[in-house]
Amino acid sequence: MELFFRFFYVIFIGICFSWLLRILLFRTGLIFIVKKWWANLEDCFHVYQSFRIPEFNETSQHNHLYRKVSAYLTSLSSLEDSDYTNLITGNKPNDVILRLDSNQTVQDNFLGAKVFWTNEQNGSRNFVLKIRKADKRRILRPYLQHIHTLTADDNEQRKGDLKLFMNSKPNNHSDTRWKSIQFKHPSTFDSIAMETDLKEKVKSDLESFLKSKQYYHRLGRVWKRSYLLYGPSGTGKSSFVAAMANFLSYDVYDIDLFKVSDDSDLKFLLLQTTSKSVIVVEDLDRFLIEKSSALSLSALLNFMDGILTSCCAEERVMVFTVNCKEQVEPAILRPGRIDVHIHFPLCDFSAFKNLAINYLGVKDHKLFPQVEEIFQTGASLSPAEISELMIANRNSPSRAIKSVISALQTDGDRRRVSNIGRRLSDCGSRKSVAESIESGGVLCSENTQTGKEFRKLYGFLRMKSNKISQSFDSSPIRKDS
Ligand SMILES: Nc1ncnc2c1ncn2[C@@H]1O[C@H](COP(=O)(O)OP(=O)(O)OP(=O)(O)O)[C@@H](O)[C@H]1O
Ligand SMILES: [Mg+2]
Repeated sequence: MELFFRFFYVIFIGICFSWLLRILLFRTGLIFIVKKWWANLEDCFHVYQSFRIPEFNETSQHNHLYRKVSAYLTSLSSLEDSDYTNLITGNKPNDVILRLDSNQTVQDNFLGAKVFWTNEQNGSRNFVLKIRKADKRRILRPYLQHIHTLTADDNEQRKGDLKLFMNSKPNNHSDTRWKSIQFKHPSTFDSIAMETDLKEKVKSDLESFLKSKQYYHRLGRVWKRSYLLYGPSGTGKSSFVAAMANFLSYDVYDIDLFKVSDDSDLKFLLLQTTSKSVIVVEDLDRFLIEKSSALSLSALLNFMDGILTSCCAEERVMVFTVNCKEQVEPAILRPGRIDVHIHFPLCDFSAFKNLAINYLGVKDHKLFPQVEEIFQTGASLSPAEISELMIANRNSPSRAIKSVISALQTDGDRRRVSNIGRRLSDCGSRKSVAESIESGGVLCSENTQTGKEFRKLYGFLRMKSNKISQSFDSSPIRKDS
């Protein structure tokens, strides 16, 4: 009997002990500590080989594999088990993305083999892949292929993941000159009020550019296309650049030339751009006039020609915006350097109607004839000014149109007197679309409605603008060319 009780007593103690052990292991971190020890012990019996994937290659260009690995690691479920992980919002409102923190390691399994990735950040950024030597021959190539396939440069995938890069001032402590943020500009070709013809021509030009790799190479030309967007302030140039990037699903590199220290710095920046990108130089005319950096015109021309080509100008679209085309050195605008010129005029009646559809949802209105009449007198405002009035009065289309009418009557008149020079010296003249897109083609033609008195003034202002360009010609930029 006593033996029987002893037996039950031992079983009871055993159950209690294992229950306590279970609680101890699972409710505390002990189980993880044991697992870690076991893994470390296992590691002692294996030889590993490491592969470093740096963000930039030896010529300071982006290493595409780095970007792919970064995207691949984000998709790993084992990331949740890493000791330290960053949580970042994704493209959709409720998306949360996990990102491996610096100097942390995550494990992955491929074809029955364990591999380890470390996000190494000591001044430069690298991913380090650790594979057992015994598995290396069997899995390394298929594993890298697997990463390539999963992160294929598919347009749809890029769309949600576009980046806007901005250059910073040179800094000895960092080899990255571009700071990036997610590019989420909502602008599309549909949202921009512009003659339909012109819009379609630009779209088909971009589409044919995308398909022309072989064609360009056969001609011995760099596969790039350059656009000049010119017109007064607030006419949609920057919005158009964003629409182009969204249309192409390309990243945007917005170069601030004022932050470029010298010629080699510009080369370095170009080297660090990736293919499938739109490289934008905004307000080039302002830079050429103020020119406060040591950047020479020849460096700028080389940059536009893509002289560093094959490696860093392929599959790029370059866009330059200016308010006043006439203040830009003709060498910059010559065909080949700039392939397509697109004029952004102040609003005319048809652009106004476009804006009314987009901003007010109104296709026709009893006040339209009155608006048309005022436009015919030569009054005009920029699309930015008109769109602001429409946004402010979006609940009442009649009120919005009336406010546009009164702005056209008052502000427009005032501007016509004070700014007429700027507009007529091609810094804002109203033009309509004409010709086709050809190399070096200008996507507009002169509006024949221009009045006699305007022409008189134009002659006067041409004299004035010649004076401006003379003083520009004698600037130091010229010497460098
Ligand atoms: N053609 C247009 N169609 C629709 N909206 C426009 C148009 N032009 C300008 N806008 C609106 O006006 C605002 C300013 O436009 P944007 O910045 O693109 O002008 P910009 O030509 O780049 O001016 P700036 O020369 O001063 O840089 C934007 O919010 C844009 O939505
Ligand atoms: Mg702009």
